[in-house]
Amino acid sequence: MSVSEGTQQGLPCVFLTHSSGASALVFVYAAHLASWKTSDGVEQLFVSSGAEYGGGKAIRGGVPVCWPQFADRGKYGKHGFARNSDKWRVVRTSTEPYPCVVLGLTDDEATRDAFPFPFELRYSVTLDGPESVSTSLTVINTGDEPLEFTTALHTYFRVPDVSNIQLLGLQGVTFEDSTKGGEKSVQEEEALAIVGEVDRVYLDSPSEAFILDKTGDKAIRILKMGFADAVVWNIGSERAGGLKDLGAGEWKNYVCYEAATIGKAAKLAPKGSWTAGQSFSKVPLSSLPKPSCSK
Ligand SMILES: O=P(O)(O)OC[C@H]1O[C@@H](O)[C@H](O)[C@@H](O)[C@@H]1O
Repeated sequence: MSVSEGTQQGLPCVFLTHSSGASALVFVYAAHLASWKTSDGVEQLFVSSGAEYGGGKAIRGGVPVCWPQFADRGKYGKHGFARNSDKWRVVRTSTEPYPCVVLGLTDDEATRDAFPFPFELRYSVTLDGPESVSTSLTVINTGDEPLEFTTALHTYFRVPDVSNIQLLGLQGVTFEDSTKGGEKSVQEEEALAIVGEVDRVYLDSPSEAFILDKTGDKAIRILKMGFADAVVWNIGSERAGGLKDLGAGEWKNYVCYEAATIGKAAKLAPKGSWTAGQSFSKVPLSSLPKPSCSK
């Protein structure tokens, strides 16, 4: 097990290496998990070939930390400032029992201009198995007034071709369809296929979901803990050209499944704290919940 600090794309970063050979790369900038390779050396996260690094830009791919606001649902800027802040710092690292880094962000004059509340954020990334990684976000209200926020861990999962994937675990869940002005529907399908632009906020969604690639022999199991909601997003071919930092044709190579708290903002009393996390693991198709989901 090892944890080391270095530089990638001109930015300070932390490398986590598991004894199995699994690895992860976390930029200190934006506390951005940008690579997670399982022990077979296969990259599980998508990062755009056109991604921009640093300079106040959000990195297109990996796991942006959206805080204190999801999307443009509020007055604090799209997806908040945590995802493109250069003020994050390494709080601690450890190697036992697993490689882990904890990053921190504290309010300052610039954040208080954008969001007038004192706070402390802690974000940890732990490489806790040959085929698993876990992240956790803690928000502490260090001020004397109540603090409210919405948030998402905006994971871009790498997929060979998004038209071959199915998302399991959202059947019967009410979603707001952002492609239809937030119109509410209930998902009827057991398995969601990604056809065209998909941009949905699932409210009070179950903690477990799976991304199944019909051509693969394993699925990704996503477990969210403490996040009430989930977002599913792929830009689709028609609008992909509008994302300047997305490489040509690369809309096919990702699906975002985001653990989120959006429908009801989290509310922190003075000095209160809030923690939520997510865990990803590769699992055999035989462990999927429904027979129709097996290969
Ligand atoms: O281009 P951005 O700011 O990174 O946002 C990407 C997408 O993020 C998703 O979380 C939203 O649901 C989408 O509506 C949005 O387009």
